[in-house]
Amino acid sequence: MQIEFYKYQGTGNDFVMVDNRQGIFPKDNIELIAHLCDRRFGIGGDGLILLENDPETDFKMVYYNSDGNQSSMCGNGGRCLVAFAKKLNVIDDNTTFIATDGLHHASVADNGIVSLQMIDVEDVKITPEYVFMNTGSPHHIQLVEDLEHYNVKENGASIRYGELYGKQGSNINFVKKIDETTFSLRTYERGVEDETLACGTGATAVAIAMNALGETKANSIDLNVEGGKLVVSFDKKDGQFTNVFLKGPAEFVFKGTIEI
Ligand SMILES: N[C@@H](CCC[C@H](N)C(=O)O)C(=O)O
Repeated sequence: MQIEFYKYQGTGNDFVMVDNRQGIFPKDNIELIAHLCDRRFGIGGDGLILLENDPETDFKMVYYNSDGNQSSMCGNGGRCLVAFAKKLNVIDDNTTFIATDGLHHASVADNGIVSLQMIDVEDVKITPEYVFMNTGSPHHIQLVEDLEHYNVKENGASIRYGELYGKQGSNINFVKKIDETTFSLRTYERGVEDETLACGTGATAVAIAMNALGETKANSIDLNVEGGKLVVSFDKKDGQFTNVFLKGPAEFVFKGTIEI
C-alpha cells in the first residue's frame, strides 16, 4: 500500500502530515508511525499528524509523537496542520478545528505566519525550583544559567523520568531571560525523548510561566527557540490566562509517497 505524505516544519519542529479524510491510514500501527518518523529508515519527523474529517469543525487533528504513540496537543504541529489544511483547500485563511484538548481557532497571514489559539490556562504550579502547567500538553519550566551549553537531553530526561512526573512524564523546558519581553528556551520533548528545535506548547508554557513568576509584565512575549522565533500573547485576569495565541512560521518542506 502506498501512502502520500507531506512534510512540514514550524521553527524546526518537523512533522509528517497525512490527509486521512478517507480513513485509510492504519492508525493503531505504532511501529509503522515510529518508522515513518525515523530520520534514517523513514521520512523523519518529531511527530506524525493526521488530518481527518470532523462533523462540527473544519477538520480534526490526530497527533502522534515520533515514538509512534498518540499524544496530547502539539502547538507547532497544530500550526503546521493549519498550513497543510490551507494547501489542501480544506480551509481558506481562518479556521476552527478540533484536537485532543478541544476546539482551536487559527488564522494564516499573507506571509504564511500561522496564529493558533491555545487552551486557557488556570492552574500554574509555582515552586522555588520550577513551574508546571498544562498548555494542551504537560510542561515543566525551569530557569537555568548558561542555556547555550546546558545539557538539555541529559537533564531533561532525568526530570522527565524522575519522581515528579511518574509514568505520564512531562515535557521539560529550560529558559533564560534575554530582556523584559524576550526569553530563550530549549525543550526536551516527551515521546521524542530528545531535545527538539522548538516546541509550541512549551513556548506557550514558558511565556505564561515567566509572566506568572514576575520575570516579565508583558502579555506578548518573544521566544527564541533553537529553530527560530515564536510569539505568545495572552490576557491575564485573577491568575487565569485566556485568549492565548501561539504565532510563528509553518512551512511546507516536501511531499512524497512511501510504500508500507
Ligand atoms: N512539539 C509539540 C509538543 C508535542 C507533544 C509532546 N511531545 C507530548 O507528548 O507532550 C508542540 O509543539 O507543542
